This record gives sequence, C-alpha cells and structure tokens, in this order.
Amino acid sequence: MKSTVFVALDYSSAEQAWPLVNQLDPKQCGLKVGKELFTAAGPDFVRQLVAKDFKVFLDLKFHDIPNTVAKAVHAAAELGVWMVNVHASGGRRMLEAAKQALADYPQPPLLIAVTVLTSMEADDLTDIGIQRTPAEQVMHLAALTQQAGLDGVVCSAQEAAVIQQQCGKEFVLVTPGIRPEGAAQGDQRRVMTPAAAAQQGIQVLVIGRPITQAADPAAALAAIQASLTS
Ligand SMILES: O=C(O)c1cc(=O)[nH]c(=O)n1[C@@H]1O[C@H](COP(=O)(O)O)[C@@H](O)[C@H]1O
Repeated sequence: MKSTVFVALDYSSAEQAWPLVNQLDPKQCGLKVGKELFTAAGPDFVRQLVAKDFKVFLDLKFHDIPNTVAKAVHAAAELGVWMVNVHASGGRRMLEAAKQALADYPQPPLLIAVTVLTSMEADDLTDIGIQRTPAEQVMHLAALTQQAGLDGVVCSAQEAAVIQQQCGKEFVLVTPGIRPEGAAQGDQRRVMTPAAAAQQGIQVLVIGRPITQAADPAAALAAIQASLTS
C-alpha cells in the first residue's frame, strides 16, 4: 500500500496557509488541520479545503466524556472531512460512542485514535503514572481501539511493524514524527525518515515543520514525495 503524505497546516491563520495550499494538488497529498489553525480559521476554512477536493484530516484529538466526543465527531463528519481523531486514552466507552456517532453516514470519515503522542518518551509516561514503555502502551491502546471498532491509530512509525502484526495490515496507521535525514527534530521524540516509514506500508505520513518551515515548502514536499519512491 502506497503511503500518502498529509501536510500538517500548522499556521496561525488561513491567510498564512493559502499560499502553500494553492500550490498543492489534491491528488498528490492530503491536508491536516489541527488545533491552532482550526481555532483561528474555523470550520469554513475546512469546508473550503474539502470543496477543493482535498482529503482533510481534522486533527482535534477529542478527549472528553463519551457524549461530548460523540457529538464532536458527528460535527466533524458534517464538515465532510476524510479523517478525524480522538484520544484512545479516553477509554472504551468513549471510543464506542465516537464510532456510534458515525453509524448513519454511508461514507463516514475514518475514525482514528491517538495512542501515545510522538513527542513522548518513557520518562514522560512515568511522569503521568504509566510504567509501560511507549511501545507497550501503544500496543495496549491499539488493541483497545481495534476492539472498539475504530479504523486505526496514530502512533510513531517506530511501532508500525508490531501494530501491523497485532492488528493486521488493513488497520490504518497514521504516523507523525516524520523527519527527513538532517531535519530538526524539535519537540518530537519517536521519529523516522519518510522513506523508512513508507517502506513499512504506513498508510498516512503526517509531516509539518519539515515542509511548512522550509524556504520553499512546495519544493520540500516534492523532495519528500520523491524520496518515498526511490
Ligand atoms: O494526531 C496528530 O496528528 C499528532 C499526533 C502525535 O502523536 N504527534 C503529532 O505530532 N501529531 C501532529 O502531527 C504534526 C506533526 O508536525 P511536525 O512535527 O511539525 O512534523 C503536528 O500537527 C502534531 O499536532
């Protein structure tokens, strides 16, 4: 299965995002709208991307009581997005409620659960009272997510092989923490290069700053795309 790059549009306004979006081809990549841009630009911006035929990943990582998350996921589906995410640590009932909220859609968005953020390492889990390694916690939450009937998980590319083994190749893997050779790691901790991630058959590679902070973002994306097939 070919990997699709989703560009994380982590900009402070729609005006900041449009110059890059206008250079992109919806057949070549998807777009991720996260907390910063959604809070600044709102649902209308998302609708405009959908109207331009982009696959949109609405990354708001819902994590709340089951009723609230179910309603939020439903609202996301109304926007016509291709994929939406929740936090797996919201628990089984929350995950099932989110899934149930999409039951009436003939073509619902993919529903994905975040396992362990790619910015976290073992010490960060210890701080919040989790004694498992990141990989163990990811596996645990991936199993819970699959049991709850969701389509896949957000994890780091480092855990992809074991999840594919446990959950099967149809289970959708979405991996941020992607860094081309030599790119600044920033706050990410569990990272992998785009080419190495693509070789594992990961369906969605989420890439932000290596593209958006480049002098020529469209050229940076093109170079990453080229590295996936070479
Ligand atoms: O759900 C996400 O997209 C996400 C989950 C995760 O564990 N780690 C993670 O980095 N992300 C998002 O993926 C993007 C990564 O951006 P860069 O680190 O700039 O490539 C950001 O928009 C994050 O919000």
